[in-house]
Amino acid sequence: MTDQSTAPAADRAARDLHAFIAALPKAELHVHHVGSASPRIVAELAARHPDSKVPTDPEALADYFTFTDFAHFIEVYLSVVDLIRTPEDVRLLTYEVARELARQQVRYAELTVTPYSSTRRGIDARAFMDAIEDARKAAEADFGTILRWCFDIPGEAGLEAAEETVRLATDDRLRPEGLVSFGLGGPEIGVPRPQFKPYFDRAIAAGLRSVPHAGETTGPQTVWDALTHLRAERIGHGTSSAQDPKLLAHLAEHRIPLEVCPTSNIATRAVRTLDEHPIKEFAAAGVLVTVNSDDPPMFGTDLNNEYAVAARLLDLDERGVAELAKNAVEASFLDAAGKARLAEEIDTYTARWLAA
Ligand SMILES: O=C(O)c1cccc(C(=O)CC[C@H]2O[C@@H](n3cnc4c(=O)[nH]cnc43)[C@H](O)[C@@H]2O)c1
Ligand SMILES: [Zn+2]
Repeated sequence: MTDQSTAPAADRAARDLHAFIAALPKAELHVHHVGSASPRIVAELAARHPDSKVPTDPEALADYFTFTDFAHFIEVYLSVVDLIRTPEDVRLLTYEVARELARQQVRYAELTVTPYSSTRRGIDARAFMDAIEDARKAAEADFGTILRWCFDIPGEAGLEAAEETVRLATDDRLRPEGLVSFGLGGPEIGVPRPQFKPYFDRAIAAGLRSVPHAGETTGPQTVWDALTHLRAERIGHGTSSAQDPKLLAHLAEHRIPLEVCPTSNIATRAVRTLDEHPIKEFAAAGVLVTVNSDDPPMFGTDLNNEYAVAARLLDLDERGVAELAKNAVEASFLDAAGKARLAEEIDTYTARWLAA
C-alpha cells in the first residue's frame, strides 16, 4: 500500500475526488432495470431458475459480460431477461437495484423498464406493475431513493412491441404512478426511428416525456430523427452527435440534454477508447451533458465510476463534478420543488467538503 504522506499530490487529489464523488448526492437518468442486476441478484435469480445458461460464479459472469459488439451485448442482455419469470423476481430485482443506487448516494433515478419483455414472457401486466410499484414505494421508504419509470420499446421487436408498450404506458388501469417517460432501446441498425412516431405521439398525449436512445450505434441522422419524429426531450447516448456540428449547436441552443454513458460505449464497442469519447466535444459545444451508468454490472461500472471517468475526460475538480451532478437534476423530470431540493443538497454538500 502507498504511504499517504509520500504519495504524489496528483494521486492524493484523485483519491480525494473519488471520495467526493462517492458521497455526492446524485441523480441517475439513464439506467436499465434488467441491466442493473448485480452478480448477487443474477445468482439469486439463477438459483430460482436453475435451467438458465447465465453463469452465477462472479468470475465466469465477468467473462460472460465481455461483449464483442452491440449485437452480442443484446444477446447476453436477453439471457438475463429470461431469468425474470415471476412478479416476485421483478420485485426482488427492482428493490435490489434501488439498494445499489442508494449505496451510491443516488437520491433520484429514472429507471428504464421494458415491460414488453416481461409480459411477452407470460408475466401478467397487472402483477408486473404491482411488483415495480411495490418495490418503488418500499425503496423510497427504506433507502430514501426516489425511483421513477421510463417504459421503453425494444425497437428490434417491432411495432407489435411498440403497441404493447404504449398500451401498458397509457391504459389508466395499468399505468403505474411512478411512470414519467417513454423510450426506445435496443439496436438502432435496421430500426429506423420515424416508424415509432404514432406510439410516441400517444405517449406524449398521455403526459409522458420522450427519451429515446439515438446515435448510440448509428450516425447523427438518427438523433435528428429522434428530435423531429419522436419529439425527444433528452437523447439516450447521442454519441454520434459529435460528427455533426449543426446538431451539436441545435442540442445546445434548445437545451436538449445528452444522457452520456462513457463506459457503456466502450463495452459495446460503440467507441474505441475512453480517450476518444466525444464527451469533451459535447461540453465544448455547450450541450447539457449528464453522466449515467446504463447497465452498470454488465459493463463493470457504477455511477460513481462514470463520474470519475467524466471528471478525468473533462478535467473537472470538485466544483466541476458538482455542476455535472446539477446538470442531471436540471435534465430530470423531477418537479420544480424536487429539483430545487436536490440542487441545494448538492451545493451544501460541496460547500462543506471544500470548507473541510
Ligand atoms: O424481450 C424481447 O423479447 C425482445 C425481443 C427482441 C428484441 C429485444 C430487444 O432488443 C431488447 C433490448 C433491450 O436492451 C435494453 N438496453 C439496455 N442497454 C441498452 C443500451 O445501451 N442501448 C439500447 N438498449 C439497451 C433496452 O432497454 C431493451 O429493452 C427484446
Ligand atoms: Zn441505455
